[in-house]
Amino acid sequence: MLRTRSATLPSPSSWVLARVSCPRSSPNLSLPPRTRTFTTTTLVAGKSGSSARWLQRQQHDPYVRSRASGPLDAPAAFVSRSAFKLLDLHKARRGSLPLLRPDMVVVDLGAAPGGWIQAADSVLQGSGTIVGVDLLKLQHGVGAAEGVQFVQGDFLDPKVQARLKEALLDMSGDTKVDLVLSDMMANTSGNNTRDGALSLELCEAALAFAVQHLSPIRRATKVVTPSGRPTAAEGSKSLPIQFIVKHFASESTEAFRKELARYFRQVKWVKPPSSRKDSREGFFVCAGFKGKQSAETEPAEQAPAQDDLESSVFF
Ligand SMILES: C[S@@+](CC[C@H](N)C(=O)[O-])C[C@H]1O[C@@H](n2cnc3c(N)ncnc32)[C@H](O)[C@@H]1O
Repeated sequence: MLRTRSATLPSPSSWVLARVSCPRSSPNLSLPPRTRTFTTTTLVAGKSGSSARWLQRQQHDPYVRSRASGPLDAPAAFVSRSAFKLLDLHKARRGSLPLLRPDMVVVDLGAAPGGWIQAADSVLQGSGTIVGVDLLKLQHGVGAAEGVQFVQGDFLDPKVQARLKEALLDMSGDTKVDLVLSDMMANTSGNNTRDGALSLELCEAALAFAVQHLSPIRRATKVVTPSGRPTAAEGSKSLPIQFIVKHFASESTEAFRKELARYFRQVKWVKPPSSRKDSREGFFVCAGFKGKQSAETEPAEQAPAQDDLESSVFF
C-alpha cells in the first residue's frame, strides 16, 4: 500500500510541545511506574559491586530520570534512554538542513525497544515512513503509529533484509531510503577487541545496506526553515545527512572512517552529550552520499573530526 502523508515540521523550539499534545503520538508505552525509578538509597544498600554501581549510575543519570518521570528537554515516555541520542543529533543541525525532515523514508537498524522510532516520529509527526529492524521485539505500542513498520530478525540474515525491502515497498512504493540509522550493538563483553569486532560487523552490514538504498547527492541543498523561510544563515547550503551508524571505538575505527569517506562527502565521529562518557560508543554521521564506488577506489583521506554537540552545529 502506497501511503502519502505530509505535515509541517515544527520549528526546533516547538517540536517538544507538539509531540506532547499529539494524541496519535501518545501510545500506551507501558513505562515503569515512578516508583521504579530507583530514587531511594535503600535500593543501592542491598546490592554490592557492579549492581550497586549500576543502580547509582541510573539514579544520577538525568536522561534516565527524564525518560521515566518528566521532561529534561524532551517529553517523558520514551521507551529507551537512546532516544535522546537521536534527538541530540537532530538538534545539532539547528539552522542547517535538519536531520529529520517531513516525508522522509527512514530505516532504523537495531530499533528495539523503540526509542529512536519514537524520537524520529516525534519530529516527523506522522509525515514520512520509518521501518525498524531488530532481533528483539519493540516495546508494546511503539510500532503502532501510522507510518511505522517493524521487521523482527537478524539484520545480518539476507532473508531479513529481503523482508525489510518488502516493508519499504509496501510503505513507500520504493526501496530507496532517505536516511539509514543504525544503533545496532550486540551485548558488550568488556573485551574491547571482541566488542569492537562485533560492532564493526554490524557497521559494515549497515553501510552495505545504505550503499544499496541511498540516492547519490549531486549538490548541496539550500537551507530553508520548515515553513519555507530562509534561515539565519540565508543562502548557506548543506548536504543532507544520509547515514548515521553507531560504532564501538576500537583499533578498526580509523579504517572504518576511511571506508565511509569513500562513500560520503562528509564523515564525522560524534559523541552526543547523552551518550555516556565512559562508553566507547560514538556515531559516524555521514552526509552527501557519492554513490557506489568501484573496488579500486582509494580510501579517501580526510582529517578525523569529533564534534562536541553541546557547543557546535556540525556540517
Ligand atoms: C542500543 S540498542 C538499540 C536501542 C534503540 N535505538 C532504541 O532507541 O530503543 C541495540 C539494539 O541492536 C540490536 N541488534 C544487535 N545485533 C543485531 C542484529 N544482528 N540484527 C538486528 N538487531 C540487532 C539489539 O537487539 C538491540 O536492541
